[in-house]
Amino acid sequence: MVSPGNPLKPGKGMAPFRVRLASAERIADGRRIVATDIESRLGQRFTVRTMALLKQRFPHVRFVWLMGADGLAQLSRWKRWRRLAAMVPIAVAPRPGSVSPALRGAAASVLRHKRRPSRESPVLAERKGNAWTFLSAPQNDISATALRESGQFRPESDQE
Ligand SMILES: Nc1ncnc2c1ncn2[C@@H]1O[C@H](COP(=O)(O)OP(=O)(O)OP(=O)(O)O)[C@@H](O)[C@H]1O
Ligand SMILES: O=C(O)c1ccc[n+]([C@@H]2O[C@H](COP(=O)([O-])O)[C@@H](O)[C@H]2O)c1
Repeated sequence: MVSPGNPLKPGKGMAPFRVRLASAERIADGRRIVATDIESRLGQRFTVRTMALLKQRFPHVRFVWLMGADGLAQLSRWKRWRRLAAMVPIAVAPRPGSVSPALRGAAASVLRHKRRPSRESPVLAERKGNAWTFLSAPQNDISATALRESGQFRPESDQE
């Protein structure tokens, strides 16, 4: 789900929305991963609101919110984040430099009783009373900021 803009990040330096969407569409295989502009079409950018609208629109879909460990480290600054955590299960991918800030952060502490082991991630969406998990997975130090700063990544439609 390509974000129209993270409410906590400055938009400066970001490629235009349609360029980011086109880039995501080229990478997504259209089957396991579908790139979507739905958040932009919903006309707002707060995740709690997006999830509420998605659940309303797709009542039979069992959503899981996926994000990197930097997201969990900052989650307590998100709009109505407790409501969000109660609304949808969350799976967090480890990320270099963010594992400790995430697991020691305010959100992980408040939600500690809802945490499930990584091995339960395949059934996270089916658990009653939404849970979250910190995935056990290989880490990758790639970052969008670093890619932008290196100048190595130029979305194709940006070069036209
Ligand atoms: N290397 C990574 N490992 C794990 N999760 C990642 C990684 N890079 C991005 N993510 C996650 O993917 C989602 C989208 O990230 P985004 O496209 O904003 O990249 P970013 O590198 O976090 O951006 P920026 O450098 O601008 O902060 C977020 O949930 C983020 O936590
Ligand atoms: O709802 C919020 O308050 C909120 C605050 C920070 C980030 N988010 C969302 O988290 C997702 C990942 O953000 P980013 O910048 O790391 O790509 C993206 O969908 C953002 O809209 C949402």
